[in-house]
Amino acid sequence: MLAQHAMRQVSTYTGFAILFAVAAVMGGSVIRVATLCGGRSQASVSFALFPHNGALVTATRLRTEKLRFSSDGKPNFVLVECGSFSPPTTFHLRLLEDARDAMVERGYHVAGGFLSPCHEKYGKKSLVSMHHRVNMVGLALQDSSWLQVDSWECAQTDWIRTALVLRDRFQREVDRLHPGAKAMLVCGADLLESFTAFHENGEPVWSQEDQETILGQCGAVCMNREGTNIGKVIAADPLLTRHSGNIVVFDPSVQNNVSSTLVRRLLQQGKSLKYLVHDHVLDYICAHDLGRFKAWGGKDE
Ligand SMILES: Nc1ncnc2c1ncn2[C@@H]1O[C@H](COP(=O)(O)OP(=O)(O)OP(=O)(O)O)[C@@H](O)[C@H]1O
Ligand SMILES: NC(=O)c1ccc[n+]([C@@H]2O[C@H](COP(=O)(O)O)[C@@H](O)[C@H]2O)c1
Repeated sequence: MLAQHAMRQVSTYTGFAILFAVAAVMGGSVIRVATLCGGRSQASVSFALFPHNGALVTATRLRTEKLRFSSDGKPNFVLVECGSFSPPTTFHLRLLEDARDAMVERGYHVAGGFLSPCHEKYGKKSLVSMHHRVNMVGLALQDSSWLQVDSWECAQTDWIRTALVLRDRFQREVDRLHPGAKAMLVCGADLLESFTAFHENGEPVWSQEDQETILGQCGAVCMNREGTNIGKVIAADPLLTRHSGNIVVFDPSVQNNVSSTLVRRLLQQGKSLKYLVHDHVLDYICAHDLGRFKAWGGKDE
């Protein structure tokens, strides 16, 4: 009885699948469907956890298994998001998905993307140990067909300025893999706005030379963010204006203000983090009890 029922179910589903395929071809929507589902079609790539910070020094080569360069004449780009990722939120991932769509819309090919957690010597109070941040990003990206974590920054002995991360890590590796392709910075408007900011001691947050490297040699793809009028910021700054041709500004596909700060606060309040971070990240946070660390508002060093 059950077997017969199951057979009927299977043939009903098969019938639906055939009908759907025929309708899709007739409507010319097969390509659209394939594009929309492109992010889910690849089997997950396993990520080996780093047991401690010391283990990060072994990770030196750029992982290439998800990179797909195009040879059809479109300019190739590899997107790089530099950040604290303490922890990585779903919005850090959305930022890259939207950035890729913005690039594709403008006729470019995106060969792949990387999230590069910064070194703990960057000094931001909210940074948990590097292996935890690299592990969380790696776990969150296992089911992405095109995004990977890169642990090079964390494998250095000190914090590395973003311009050098782009030039000496990503552009150098990309040159080796596919000459002519470019590494491009992905960021929120607040980060691009900070190009024009100064520390309390009067030092610029970003040197002119670094801004030239990032915008002149690589370029930036930047998401508008509430609280920053990035068009105005670019227009008011001669260096940004000069390189505006290398800055792609786009609107978020969904209004969203999820930040790592919010996630850390909710964790301390004992509230739910579900859907703000990837499920694997949530499991990792719980398994390692990351809320106990001072960096995240707890008591442990
Ligand atoms: N809601 C958002 N809209 C646009 N960009 C964002 C958003 N959240 C993060 N970003 C961008 O993500 C990148 C990585 O930032 P970072 O990890 O330092 O994120 P954060 O969530 O703002 O961290 P924190 O809350 O700890 O300060 C930056 O370029 C930042 O501008
Ligand atoms: N001069 C620089 O290269 C510079 C300055 C500020 C932030 N950053 C980078 O920007 C990213 C985000 O930093 P914040 O979380 O402080 O905005 C980090 O990866 C950090 O290393 C680089």
